[in-house]
Amino acid sequence: MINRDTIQQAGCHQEIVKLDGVSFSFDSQVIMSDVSFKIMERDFVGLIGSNGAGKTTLLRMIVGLNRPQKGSISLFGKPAAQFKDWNQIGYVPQRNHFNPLFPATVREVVLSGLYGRNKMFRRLSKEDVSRSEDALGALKIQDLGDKRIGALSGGQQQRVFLARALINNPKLLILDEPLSGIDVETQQSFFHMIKHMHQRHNITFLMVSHDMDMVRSYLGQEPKEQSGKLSFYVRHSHDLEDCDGTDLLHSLRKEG
Ligand SMILES: Nc1ncnc2c1ncn2[C@@H]1O[C@H](COP(=O)(O)OP(=O)(O)OP(=O)(O)O)[C@@H](O)[C@H]1O
Repeated sequence: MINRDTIQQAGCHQEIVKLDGVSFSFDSQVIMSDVSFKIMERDFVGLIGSNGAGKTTLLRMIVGLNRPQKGSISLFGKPAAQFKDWNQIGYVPQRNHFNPLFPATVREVVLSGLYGRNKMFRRLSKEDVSRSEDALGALKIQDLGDKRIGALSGGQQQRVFLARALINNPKLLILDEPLSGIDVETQQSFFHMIKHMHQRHNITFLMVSHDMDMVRSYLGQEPKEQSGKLSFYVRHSHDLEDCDGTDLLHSLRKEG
């Protein structure tokens, strides 16, 4: 097992997320207290905890949707409040069933990942279109591009949301229970795909899951850290010498 201090010294492994003494409550309900944790570049972190333990709340804090009442969060070495480069982070929230009448097509949902926080409407460039085709190809859903998102199965919708999160070629992917509610075979191929992205494409992962067998099979039997009801299982991907970046969408597609 590679020592994390050695990883940091290697230079190409920056700190992607740092939680320092984070506490959060909803009204008088304390959800978490004094949580500290670091995610290094190319870690795969499995976040485990019982229902209501605060996993989703923690992810929402990292992507700026909730603010910690105490402590601090930094992203890519910057305090979260000053962090602007949201394209570096792909976030797939917990699965929600789409109304079959929801009017967007799969391609439109994937493209909406490009709009960023402030640019809801803008003209699509040729490059935008080509990135969306790459993202659809990487998730093997090109043939679904013109379908309504609401008409897809749960597993297909999960692929669409992952394609949407990948379109900006993020360094960090945050997935909230991506495997829940989909059939075992699709779960396995989905998990296989994200492991591949971790091992071969330098992506850092933070994933909430209730599937202990899958988590342990990849991340080991014991959590690296525990804080309150939250457990963090961690695996680092790689050999130290390889610090090159890749264009994930292109290379995933090429590998087919
Ligand atoms: N907007 C909100 N207002 C008040 N309480 C909330 C809100 N969102 C979540 N909570 C409460 O915070 C606690 C943690 O919720 P959270 O969704 O983070 O848990 P979780 O670990 O993701 O659970 P699960 O495994 O069930 O998805 C729960 O008790 C929940 O009821």
